[in-house]
Amino acid sequence: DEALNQALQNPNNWPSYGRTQANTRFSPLKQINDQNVGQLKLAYAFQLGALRSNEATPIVIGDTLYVSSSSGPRSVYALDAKTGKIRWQYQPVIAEDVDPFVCCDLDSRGVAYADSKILFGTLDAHLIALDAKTGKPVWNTVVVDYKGGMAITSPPTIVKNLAVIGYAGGEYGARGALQAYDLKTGKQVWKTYTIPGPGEPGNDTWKGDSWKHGGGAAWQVGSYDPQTNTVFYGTSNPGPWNAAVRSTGTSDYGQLTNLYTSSTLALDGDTGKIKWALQSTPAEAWDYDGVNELVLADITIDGKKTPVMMKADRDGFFFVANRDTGKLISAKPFVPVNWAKSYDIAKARPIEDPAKRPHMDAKTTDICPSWMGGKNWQPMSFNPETGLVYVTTNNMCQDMQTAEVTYRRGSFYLGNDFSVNPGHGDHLGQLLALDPATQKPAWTMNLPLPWNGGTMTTAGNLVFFGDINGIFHALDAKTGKPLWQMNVGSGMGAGPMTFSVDGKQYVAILTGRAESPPAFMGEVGKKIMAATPEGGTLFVFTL
Ligand SMILES: O=C(O)c1cc(C(=O)O)c2c(n1)C(=O)C(=O)c1cc(C(=O)O)[nH]c1-2
Ligand SMILES: [Ca+2]
Repeated sequence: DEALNQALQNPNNWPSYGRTQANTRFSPLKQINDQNVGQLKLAYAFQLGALRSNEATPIVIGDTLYVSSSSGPRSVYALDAKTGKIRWQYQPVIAEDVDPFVCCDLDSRGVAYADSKILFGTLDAHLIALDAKTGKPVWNTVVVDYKGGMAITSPPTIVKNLAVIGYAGGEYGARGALQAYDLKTGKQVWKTYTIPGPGEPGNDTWKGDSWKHGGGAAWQVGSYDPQTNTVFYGTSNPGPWNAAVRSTGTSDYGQLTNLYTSSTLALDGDTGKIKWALQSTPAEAWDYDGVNELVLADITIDGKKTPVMMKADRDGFFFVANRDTGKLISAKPFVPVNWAKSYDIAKARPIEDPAKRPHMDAKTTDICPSWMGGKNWQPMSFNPETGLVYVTTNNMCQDMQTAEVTYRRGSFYLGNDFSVNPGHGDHLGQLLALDPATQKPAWTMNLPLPWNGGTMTTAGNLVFFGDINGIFHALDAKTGKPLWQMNVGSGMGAGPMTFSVDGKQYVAILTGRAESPPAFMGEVGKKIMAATPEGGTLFVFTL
């Protein structure tokens, strides 16, 4: 898209969730840097009018900041990026009964910009386009029927003249899909199911009719490589969690791997045709969604510049693959992992520990990581100047026992009793700086709780992130030395961002700690809830 391409060329902008659609969350700005970040002061605060987990990364084009809030009115705002003054506000009419059809809170990870429009999805699974100048709706399209347990929680990916969007539903036995809509009209151009139907290659990786409710929901943000016109999306856990319904229910799952759940998909931007797929967790049985954002970069591996796709997966492995071919380059645990002993790179398959696969006869204990994932949706960043990725990780484990389950439209489809426990070692959360070329940590910072916010990194040799205890941090990107922090009063999950207007650089973050996921995190979840009050504020800092 012309408008988005233009916005991307200006380093002062942050025009997309991950700044660019490569999702590196790297900004070339360096007015704020490792020498002066200690002088960062509040420029303004803006109340989003919605508490709970605000997960959006604001976007900035020119001197306008666009942001969406979670829950309640769940508005979209256009603000003067320098002052926070409202330019327009849009309040979508959302079905009042969405609550039971969303698995993990009333989330919005933000909005997208293209074709002079602001685009976003709603919990009742509409895709809406607003005029970026006025906030007036241009089109409003139903993507899927939310009453099947399908919601939209992430912004679309812009591919030429199309907006590509997936939807949630992995916990409701939805059949995942990606759909592309014309930016001008909102009309559907292509649709690709993440789970092949009868007669399509891969359908035989499902037991009987189980593919119909097989999950594989693409609920997170996608990435786009304009060079090869490829869209990248991760897919969720299969449905139901009880793998025996759709696979063999043992680690000897043979052919029954349940394609393409807990996978990375590379699709042709014009047609939606799947170019290649990599399944992180075959016949997944632990709620290891494979949806985490796919960071695209060209990095030097064994002396060769390589076009890669990087993913810090829920299953605890950090994946590096050639994004042009889908060939797996490396996969190493970035948190304590025991469901698999290691990863076979040539076969692109884990070497599973059969003792850690849940089943019906008895409880399987101390499976690491937990469903929270080595990392969940909270986005990581990659700095091409340090060559490091910055990931907030969870060191948690779980017990699981599977149970009978029948599909009921719009209801949870799990078949698994589980409990979550603290992991082993001296910390539950961590900020990890990892060299993706060698898979070796450069430095780490231990955190008292898991479920901390996403990261952002800059050419000023800085990493920013907000923790679940309500502290917003700036660190030296090379060494991890803490350089600045601010108590913002509520825990954070969202990733920070940065932009520049009239020669002045700003850093922004949304507060609003997690609300409903901690209910499934045992005693640690209670600590997360008790650590800070609910919040919902956009904080913007400058020198
Ligand atoms: O399978 C799915 O469709 C799906 C959707 C979502 C979502 O849309 O937010 C989450 C999850 N799964 C999930 O497993 C999960 O841990 C999770 C955490 C969050 C959150 O926003 O904090 N969402 C989701
Ligand atoms: Ca899920």
